[in-house]
Amino acid sequence: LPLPPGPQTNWLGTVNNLPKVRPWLIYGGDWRQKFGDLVYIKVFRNPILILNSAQVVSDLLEKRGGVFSSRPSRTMLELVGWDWLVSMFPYSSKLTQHRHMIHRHLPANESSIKYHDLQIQEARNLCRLLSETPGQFRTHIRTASASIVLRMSYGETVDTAQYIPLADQALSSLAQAGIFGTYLVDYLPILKHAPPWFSFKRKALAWRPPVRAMRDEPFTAVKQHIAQGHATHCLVSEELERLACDADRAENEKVIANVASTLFAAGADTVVSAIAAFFLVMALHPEIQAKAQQDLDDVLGGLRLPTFADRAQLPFIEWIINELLRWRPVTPLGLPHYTSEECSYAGYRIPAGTTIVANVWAILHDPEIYPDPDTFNPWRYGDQQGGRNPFPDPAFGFGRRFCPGKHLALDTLFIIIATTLAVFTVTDDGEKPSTEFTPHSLSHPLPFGCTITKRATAHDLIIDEKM
Ligand code: HEM
Repeated sequence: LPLPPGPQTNWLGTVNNLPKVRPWLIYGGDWRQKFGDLVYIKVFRNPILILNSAQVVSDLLEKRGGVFSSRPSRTMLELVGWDWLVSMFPYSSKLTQHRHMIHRHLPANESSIKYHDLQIQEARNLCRLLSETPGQFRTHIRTASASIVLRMSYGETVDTAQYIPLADQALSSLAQAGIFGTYLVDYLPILKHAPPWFSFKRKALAWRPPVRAMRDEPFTAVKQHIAQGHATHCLVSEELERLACDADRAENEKVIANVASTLFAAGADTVVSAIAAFFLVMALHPEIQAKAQQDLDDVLGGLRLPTFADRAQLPFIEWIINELLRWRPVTPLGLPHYTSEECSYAGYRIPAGTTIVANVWAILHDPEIYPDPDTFNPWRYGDQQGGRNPFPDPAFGFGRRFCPGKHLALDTLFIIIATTLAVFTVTDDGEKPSTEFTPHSLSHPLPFGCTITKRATAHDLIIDEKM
């Protein structure tokens, strides 16, 4: 069988004019028109298959999960020490073991009620910070989403103000070394045995300490607190208790440390992007904000702050969240999958060892499914006839690698957005901010300013209200 169609490869084994900036637009635009929903390319001889429609993604990543659920190996990231990151694991029993642990704390199909109090506290704390220093809203958003995942994993052991800079330092190496193609060693893994004075090796060694510390320091701190008898309940303490008389204790402790730190790496910055997008959209669309605030006032009477019990009566807030995730997906190309064996589809051969890139952006901007896709329109979810405007699930990935943090993320977004809009109004700074997002694999709104003013109905009493 032939390989799927795609642009020509040059003598380096790479396609000519490989789009570097926001490639999802070219993949889902020009290339989709020319080659269709399956586009096969090579980058330094590495086969990559781009999937441009919901149908092929469902046929391959969902229905053939046994073949399409691995991850490409990233030698540079391994050298830097990111081998503990669960989202990088190939499909294996090790992955299953880690995902089982994650699902014990984050059930796959429902919201985790046990974190609701924590999420409410952090949403209210965010409002307190916003009322003190509204200009620093981006820092405050980061503190709120980081605190939720950190407290979930490590209880009250970790000082967010200390941990965030350490994690930022570590995660910057993930962003830099994570771009496939930056380091030759990704194409020629044999180079990992090169002597330490090679420039990529020196870089990897320099990056290593914060990457290790990000995983090990908070985990060790919880263990010490347990030994001293003053640990607070959290994922790590609960899992350590389960291990009490386990023969493979050392190995299993590693699994706990890996899971806890992966939840921070995967669950903080992603939520930051969606919350920053929320502030941007409020500054751009006063009519959407006014409708959401009217709904909140109808339910809360301007007398109290929202809780999760109010959620069923606030469908418009849910629609805003859906639209945030669809309009500017946090990861426009998801995370790459990888085929573990050869297979065929639609008359084409897909070789074993092909990196699979699902074009989440194209799927969520398909005008057949989401009419007028570039317009931010929460009302679209009120019209779901003929299969149009479904919940934008592709924003959370596919098949056996589907994001296990989906419900935690949706809960955090709900309570932060509802609480913020009950207390504040967001307006532009006199000039409409840009709707452009960064061109990275984890995309954020470009820096923008906005004015955050306390609403007349929200006096200090309300913000300081205890739960
Ligand atoms: C708006 C917020 C979020 C978005 C848009 C998002 C999106 C994604 C996407 C696209 C993937 C890759 C799925 C695939 O390979 O097909 C993923 C994986 C993952 N996410 Fe999320 N995520 C979010 C929040 C979270 C949160 C809050 C957590 C946990 C605290 C989390 C934990 C994970 C983990 C552990 C993986 C790796 C799964 C694996 O490789 O098997 N995510 N997420």
